[in-house]
This record gives sequence, C-alpha cells and structure tokens, in this order.
Amino acid sequence: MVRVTVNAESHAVAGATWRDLPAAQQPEYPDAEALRDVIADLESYPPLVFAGECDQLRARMGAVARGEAFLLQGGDCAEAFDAVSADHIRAKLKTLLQMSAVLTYAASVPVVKVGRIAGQYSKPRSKGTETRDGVTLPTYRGDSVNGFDFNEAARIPDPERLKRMYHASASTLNLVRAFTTGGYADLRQVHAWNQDFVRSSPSGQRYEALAREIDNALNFMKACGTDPAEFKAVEFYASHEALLLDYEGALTRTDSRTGKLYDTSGHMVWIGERTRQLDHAHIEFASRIANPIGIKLGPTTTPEEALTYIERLDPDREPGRLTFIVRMGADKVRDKLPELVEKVTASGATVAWVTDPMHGNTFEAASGHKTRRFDDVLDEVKGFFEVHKALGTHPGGIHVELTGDDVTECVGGGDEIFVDDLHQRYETACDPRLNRSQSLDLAFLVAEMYRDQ
Ligand SMILES: O=C[C@H](O)[C@H](O)COP(=O)(O)O
Ligand SMILES: C=C(OP(=O)(O)O)C(=O)O
Repeated sequence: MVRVTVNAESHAVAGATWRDLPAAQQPEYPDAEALRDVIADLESYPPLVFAGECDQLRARMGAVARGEAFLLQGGDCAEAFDAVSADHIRAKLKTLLQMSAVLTYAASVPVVKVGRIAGQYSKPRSKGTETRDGVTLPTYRGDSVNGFDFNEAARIPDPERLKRMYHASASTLNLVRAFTTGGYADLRQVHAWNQDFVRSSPSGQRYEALAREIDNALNFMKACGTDPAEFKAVEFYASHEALLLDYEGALTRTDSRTGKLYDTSGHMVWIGERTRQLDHAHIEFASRIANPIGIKLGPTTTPEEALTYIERLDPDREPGRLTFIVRMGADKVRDKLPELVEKVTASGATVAWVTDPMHGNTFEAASGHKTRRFDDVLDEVKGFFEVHKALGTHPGGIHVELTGDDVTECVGGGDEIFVDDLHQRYETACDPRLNRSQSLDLAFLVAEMYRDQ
C-alpha cells in the first residue's frame, strides 16, 4: 500500500484529512520534488468545472435517485492523450446522444447525460507488474501516470503527466461544451442518426418500430407548435474515477459561494472497487467534497458496508449525493444485489442505483485479448432491472465503457464481433469497450426493458 504523497505545505486545501490515510493504487514516483512542483502548478491552475454545475448535477441525480430520471454514464475505459481529437470526441458524444434519445423516449423521463470523459486517464490495476517474454515492468496505470509502450522508460511514473492530464481534460471539456451547446446535439439531427443506424445496420432493423414511434412523437411535437428543432442544446456532464489523490486534491477548491470543498476536476467523481476501503484515503476524500459521488460496488460488498458508505458520504440523506454503481457480474447480480437494495431502502436513504455491466464480465480470450460478451453485458443489465422490479425500486441508470469508433474489443452484438475478429481493431489502452453499434444496440435493448418495467 502506497501512502498518499501530497506535500502538506504546498497543498492549497485546509483540512485535507485524506492526506494522512493510506491510499491504494497510487503511483510510486521516483522524484518526490518533481511531484511537489507539479502539485504546486496544478494548484495554481483554474478549476475545470464550476461548483454550481456540480450542484446542478447533484440535483439531476436526485431525480434519478427518486425514480424521476435515468442516468446514462459512458465513455472510454481509459482516455488517452493521443486520442484528444475532434473526431474521437465527436464520435463518442454522438453515440451517447443517440443512446440518450432512445432512452428518453422509452423511459419517458429525462436522461441525465454524463461522460466518462475529460479526466478518465488513470487506471487501478490488479497487478503491479506486467511480464512479457521474460521481461517484467511496472504495469500501465493510465496516461496520467506512465506510458503504454512496453519499455522501462515509458513505464516509470512521471508527475509531469498530471499536468498533461489537466490540459487534455481542459481541451476535451471545451470541445464537449461546444458540441453540446453549439447545435451539434440538435434532437432532430440525433434522431436522423438513429434512423440511419436502424436503416443501414443489420442489427438496427429490429428497432425499426421504436424508431418510427420516436419519429411520430417528434412530428406530433412539431404539429403542436413545439418545434423539436428548438432542442439544440443538451446538458452534459463530465465524470471520472477519483483515483490519483495528488491530482484530485490539487484541483479541490473552496467554493466562494458556499465555503464548501469541490473537486473541480470534473462534475461527478466515483471511487472504484479497488479503492473503496472504508478506513482509507479515497472514501475520506469523497466525504470531504460536495460533488455528486459514485461508489462502485462489486459482488463482495456487504449491506453493512453499503450502509456505512451512506453514513460517511451522505450524512444529510440528500438524494443525488450518492450513487451506487453496481458491478457484480451477470452470474452474481441476481443473488447479491437484492439484499443490498433491501437494506439500503429499509434504512430510509435515497441513493441512485446504477448498473455497470462491464467490469464484472471481463475474461481473457485465447488470443490474449481482454474481452466481454455483449450477451453477458445485457444479461447483467437484465438482472439489475429484474431485481429492482421485484423490490419496487428504481433501476436508475447504466454506466458503460464505450467508444464511438468501430473497434473490435467486445464480442457479440447485432453486427456480431467474433473472438477471431478481436485483433482487427483492438485499440483500448485497458479494458474492452462497446463499439458504436454495440452501444446503440444496448440502448435500444435497455429501452425495451425499461418499457417492460
Ligand atoms: O477498468 C478497470 C480496471 O482498471 C481494470 O479492469 C483492471 O484491469 P487489470 O485486471 O488488467 O489490471
Ligand atoms: C476501474 C473501473 O471499475 P471498477 O472500479 O468497478 O473495477 C472503471 O470503471 O474504470
């Protein structure tokens, strides 16, 4: 376990209590002074988001928690510095907007749109080292820490990368804001993309009826005098795993309006399955900031742990403050989730329940590629919906790793990817993502599920 390496004197935040606790999954930087300099620089940089936007997202997540809205949270497993390009960002956004249009129609409630974007550069890993052909090197921990290339120099953690993460996040966020408010998100246009998917892809054809219904609804709105062309801008938020506490701490600022601390590196941050130890730094950090917080819950989570997260992170029981992102695996969700939901509901807390159907369903193909079966992903979502239906609670949303590009990383889907196809466009820096067509497939299938609910 590596302790958090923040330099107390240079740290801008008073009461950074997490600094004194052990923190898992932190890089071991060879040069402590270089790290201190970087942190000082980061502390002098402007915030990436405004605290008021975080409040707004907390309110939106409150609607999710109460069953009045649905969360769509998605993006890369690991963003990469060399993928900060207009094409990649636009394709990802386009996919999320298309998914959101389908889900909004089917769920008949607002869809809260949150990207795994503009900060998702750091990865917790199961092993500290990687061995290839007898050579063992530190594992790749995301572009914010070290390089993907398998050589010694690349794999040494370099604190300068924290600054690159900040600048990459800033450029991404800037473009996301431009796309989502500047006309690209026009509902008519998004619907036209969906019609195109339905028309032109073999898997899309099964969704023709739903797409036609959406078309009718848009025409109806227009006939009533509400021109869908007016729906040109969407609210879109950025989220990432708050993994590197040096970075997150340096961007944590006191809000002049309220005097509260906000992590201004993103609107929402989550704590991952590997860093959610109750007596460690990540949970302490999350308890100190006012952003909406997600906690990943794997299959070993006990109801007592879930209740303690609520005590620590949501003492005021504010719907929207805390989201439980459940990632149990398709084979476990039906067994493990009910007790958690029952006990949390019985405690009187109103949290948002969201399914991450990716992280419990990873396996290694014979070719050595890490992959996931689309059917397992879908089955976990189904299990999640079934549990909530049986308990009368709200299946609040989905959290998925996806890209807008036509990669071949997950197997299955309507335009089926086979295990033998994986090598063709396997581009992820860490875990396998749904490609554009698989993502849209998932949205249409979840839309059908939501209607049945
Ligand atoms: O995205 C999640 C984790 O970082 C990832 O699943 C860890 O993968 P690993 O088991 O290959 O380290
Ligand atoms: C690491 C991740 O997930 P988990 O913590 O659930 O394994 C992730 O979502 O990138």
